[in-house]
Amino acid sequence: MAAEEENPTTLINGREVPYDPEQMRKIAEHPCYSEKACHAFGRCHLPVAPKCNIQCNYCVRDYDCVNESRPGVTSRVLTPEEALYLVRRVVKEYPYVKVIGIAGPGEPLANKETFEALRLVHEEFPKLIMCISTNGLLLPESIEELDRYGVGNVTVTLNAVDPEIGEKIVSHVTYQGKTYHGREAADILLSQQLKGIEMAVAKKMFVKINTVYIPGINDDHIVEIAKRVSEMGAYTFNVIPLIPQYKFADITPPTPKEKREMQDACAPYIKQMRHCARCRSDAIGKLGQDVQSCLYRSEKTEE
Ligand SMILES: C[S@@+](CC[C@H](N)C(=O)[O-])C[C@H]1O[C@@H](n2cnc3c(N)ncnc32)[C@H](O)[C@@H]1O
Ligand code: SF4
Repeated sequence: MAAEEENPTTLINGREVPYDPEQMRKIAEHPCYSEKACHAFGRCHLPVAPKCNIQCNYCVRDYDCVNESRPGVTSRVLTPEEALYLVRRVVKEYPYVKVIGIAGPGEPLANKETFEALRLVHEEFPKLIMCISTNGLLLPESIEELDRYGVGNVTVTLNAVDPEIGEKIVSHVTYQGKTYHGREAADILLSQQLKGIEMAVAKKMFVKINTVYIPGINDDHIVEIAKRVSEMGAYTFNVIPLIPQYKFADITPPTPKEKREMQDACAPYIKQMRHCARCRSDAIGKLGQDVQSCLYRSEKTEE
């Protein structure tokens, strides 16, 4: 009994792990990782990462749109120093914000500004939960640095675990100075993503998988993705209905019922995130109650 109290454990996705209150906070206070947390706590995205190293056939990035709410959109791109000033304001004015995330508008790991922003914020606010959202291409080579800056929550967009399907979703990948197309591009991306997920789990990071539900392209394959990442130790799975644009502009997106059915089919394998708001890259506040327009409108992201 005494031994049990000295070494408490908890269940994460069916696995018994040592109970660590700091680790648990990364789920309990993160609005994307806990549905309960999304009513009480908020997140602040820092739009410091405009470039991307791949091209997904559904992605359009606009930097100047105040009215549109979808991934890849931001009012402006911030420098790492501006991002730090913004965090100072946010924690003072909106103390329920506990999470700082970098989710674009492009690929966080393809922009050195991401690492500088993470460093500056983590040094000044070591208690804030740090998170990133990535396509995974550079995750293996970035893991050590992310760990150094306290990043404990990593979202990887994984739309296929079969390169034959992957090559229909990504048109090119630029890796180590060379651009690849077709199957070769899909192969490199997938192998890096799987390696990166494995390394993040080994570092005890909480891994969320974003899978864009693209009817006619990967819909028959999504349960297989859920199974695979569950076996690898990912924490939660987020089925994102396609927003039809760019090369996939003519695809009819899944209905809310189809999305629910897909989540139900994946649920036996991995915890489902069912409350995703498909946030902008500059979103601030609680999910669905964003306050970024107040902060960006007042132009006081600089001191
Ligand atoms: C804009 S990305 C930024 C982070 C990173 N580049 C990535 O792809 O993970 C954030 C998320 O939005 C998703 N997304 C982008 N365009 C989308 C679209 N048209 N429909 C659905 N999800 C989309 C991406 O797949 C990704 O999971
Ligand atoms: S990786 Fe992210 S930012 Fe890059 S093209 Fe795909 S969705 Fe857009």
